[in-house]
Amino acid sequence: MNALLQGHTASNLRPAAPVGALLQVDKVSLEYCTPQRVVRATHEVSFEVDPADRFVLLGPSGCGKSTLLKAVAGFIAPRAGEIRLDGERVSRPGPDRIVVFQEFDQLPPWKTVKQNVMFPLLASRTLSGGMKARVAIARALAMQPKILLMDEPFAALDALTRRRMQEELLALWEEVRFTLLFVTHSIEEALVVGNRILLLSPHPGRVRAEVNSHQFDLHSLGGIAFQQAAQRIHGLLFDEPPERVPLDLRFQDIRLSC
Ligand SMILES: Nc1ncnc2c1ncn2[C@@H]1O[C@H](COP(=O)(O)OP(=O)(O)OP(=O)(O)O)[C@@H](O)[C@H]1O
Repeated sequence: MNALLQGHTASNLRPAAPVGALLQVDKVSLEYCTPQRVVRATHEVSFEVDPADRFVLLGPSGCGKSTLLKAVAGFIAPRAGEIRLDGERVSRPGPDRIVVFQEFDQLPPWKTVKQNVMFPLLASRTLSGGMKARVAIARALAMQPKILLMDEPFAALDALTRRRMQEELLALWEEVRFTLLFVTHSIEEALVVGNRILLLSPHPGRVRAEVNSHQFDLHSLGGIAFQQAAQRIHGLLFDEPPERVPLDLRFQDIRLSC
């Protein structure tokens, strides 16, 4: 992957000074209008992503993680609230935000329709799931986006390949220090990949808490501190009302909301 990224250094991918929040999501409510009813996917969700953050959206299925990512990408307009990237209101998709989905066989826009039809057939014979993931990440970073958006990118991979891809993503981040917004419903993956984790309540997604998790990485897996953190996050997500959550969570800092 590194060969594909030659020439892209930390300095030319990192947003320019002054350093402040790169992405601001301000009281964002997102809805889908179906013929039967209006589905509220998120309710007044707010968070900020700083340059070079590995910011994770974590929550149970249906809490609106993917919808939030699509809104940041500019595919869905907020019903209420505002999303700003580098101070500019997000109103449409743009090359400053590249999305990597779980399905890596996305259509490369520079290929003809015929080539696009053939591409997955040829690629699936020659590329493993892990290789497809590497290509997708390298292709996304080669566009030099201000923020890389990843929606459960490794969820379909087998456990070993998934671990390997997390490792490679983190190694790449060490080298390039890109800004990452990463969606997962795996607490373990959130702790490994993220330096900050936003916990969302079940449908419709509201901010439950934000934790600073930069002290954990792949080497922490299986350790007592890692397991305790995972249990506490599970409690925050599913078990306890926020006002009953003890504050001695031993995270670097934690912000709770109702
Ligand atoms: N196109 C759509 N039309 C109507 N409702 C939708 C649509 N897409 C998602 N939803 C609903 O919006 C809510 C949030 O969905 P979303 O896919 O964002 O959740 P998620 O947290 O990413 O879930 P998962 O982890 O299962 O992918 C869910 O209730 C879902 O059923």
